[in-house]
Amino acid sequence: MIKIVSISSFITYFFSLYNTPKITRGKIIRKLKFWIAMKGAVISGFVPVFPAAIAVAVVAVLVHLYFNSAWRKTAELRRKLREQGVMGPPPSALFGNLPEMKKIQLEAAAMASPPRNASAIVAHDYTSTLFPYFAKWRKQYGPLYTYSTGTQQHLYATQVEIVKDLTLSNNLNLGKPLVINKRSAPLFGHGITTTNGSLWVLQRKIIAPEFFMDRVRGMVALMAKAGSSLIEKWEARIGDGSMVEIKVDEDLKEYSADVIARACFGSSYEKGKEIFTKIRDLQKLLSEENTLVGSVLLSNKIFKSSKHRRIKKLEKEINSSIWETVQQRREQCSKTSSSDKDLLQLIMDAAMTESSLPAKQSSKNFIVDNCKTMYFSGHETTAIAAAWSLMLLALHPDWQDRIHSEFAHTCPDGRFDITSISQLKSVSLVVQETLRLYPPGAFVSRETFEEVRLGNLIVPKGVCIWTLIATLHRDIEIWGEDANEFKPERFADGISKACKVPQLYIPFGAGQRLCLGKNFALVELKIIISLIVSKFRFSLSPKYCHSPSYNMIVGPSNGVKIVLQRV
Ligand code: HEM
Repeated sequence: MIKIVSISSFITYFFSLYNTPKITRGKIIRKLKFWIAMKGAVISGFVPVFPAAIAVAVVAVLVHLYFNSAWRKTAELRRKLREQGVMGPPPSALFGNLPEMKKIQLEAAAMASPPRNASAIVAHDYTSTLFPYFAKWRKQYGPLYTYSTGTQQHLYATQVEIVKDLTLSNNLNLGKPLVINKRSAPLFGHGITTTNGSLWVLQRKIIAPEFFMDRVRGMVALMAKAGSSLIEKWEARIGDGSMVEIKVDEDLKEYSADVIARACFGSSYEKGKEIFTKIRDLQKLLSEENTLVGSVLLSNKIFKSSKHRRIKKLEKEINSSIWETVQQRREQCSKTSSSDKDLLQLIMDAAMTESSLPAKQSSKNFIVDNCKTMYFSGHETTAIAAAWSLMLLALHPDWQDRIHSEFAHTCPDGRFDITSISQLKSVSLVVQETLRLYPPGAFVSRETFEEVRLGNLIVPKGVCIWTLIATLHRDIEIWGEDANEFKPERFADGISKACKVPQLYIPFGAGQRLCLGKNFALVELKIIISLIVSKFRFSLSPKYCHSPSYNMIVGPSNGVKIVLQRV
């Protein structure tokens, strides 16, 4: 018993140093040695301590070796970056800048007060409250700096030349960071968003054609149908009354889930409800783990917490539900003609025929992981973008008027096709402006798997690069003095006229990893917003509390509440 207590208390003590900002390595080793000596003395007064002492010593040596090698690696990367003029906050011995990040985040949270009036809400840059350490270091070190999370070295990059090269690069040595892939593995497995190299190339080749504009064109009718169900639901809620308060978030998620389920899996939200709900629960659990950008909770790896067990259970349940859907499809497979194959069918066919699947990935994992990825990526971001759009429109009734009259003129019978959608300019401008001010995807992130040149910088192998989308989208140098205002008309003559560097408008990411569902999402957003504005007029509820939060995606933590009335 004493043995177990000794080891766990040693580890707990070791991790308690986590909260000590800028502690030196020497100091930590001295403290640990002292701790071991003290515990040994205390325990030896009561019981024979040999087994306990040996176990503690082994753990100490392992931890020391682990951090020693990580320290050497990150120190070397820092040196290479520093030699090229890239500076950054000085790291502490074991956990790099994590203690400082944690401290800055706690201070910012204590000081945060939600903006209340319309212009303050629009002007609120969520990076200052969600990632305050980035905002602080940006002021200190400029748009390019390096920081460490102990075992991993990072590069914060919002410098024009670096981002431009990121958006243009086709280099496969610039991939999705392994640290993110590991953390989000229960949600995405080895699906397209989290793989790199040849497996990613293969997945992109299979999935991309499903989202080409030609295919999306054929999905307009089902998107409009799903949108009409939402409108009917809201009309029923108003009933005979004149107005009603609605929290839009869940309904929008059902809408986008229904669209992706029908368009890609030949199913519906109702049928896939269990999967969607569990995916959302899993997303919530994963994002509760730690929000410090780039960090891995080592303590989680050691102590398999109850949360960890819940994550594993959910992952298993989602995987088997998806596999059941696949089996059902197999049974119908022979009846499906090649011309009406949906995404699920394309993924299944590829898994059965592709000889290039890596040996370690079974065809079952290939199918399940990619379906999971598409279920999540295909509905959560779009629903959140729609919620932010409604929030901004609620503050700007003049734009509701514009969208309303344009829709009445272009689609007098209330029906859509791809031609009429392309004529709906006002709603396009509003969507673009929403994605500028409130991009749901917070970052473009990459890791260098070999040395890579970006701008004038040679980024060594093993560095994670983080580009904050919202920071680029609100840069006064790029967008002008009115960068923090809601002005959809800035996009009237295209992105290149809206800002000085069009490559820095990246709500859908950049380069070869650009969002696969971009066309799909834009059409879906235009349809649902047009339908809502054509039927209702709305303002922000006095109960709305503006508080964006980061759950892998940046969304409104308290939801968007609007007061709705018929037009
Ligand atoms: C407004 C809605 C959406 C936003 C803001 C958004 C944003 C993003 C962002 C920022 C990325 C990362 C790109 C990068 O790393 O450079 C991404 C990737 C991705 N998105 Fe979206 N997305 C949206 C909707 C969708 C939809 C509807 C789908 C599918 C139907 C989808 C599927 C994907 C996939 C598969 C990837 C990974 C691409 C790859 O790594 O090759 N997204 N998205």
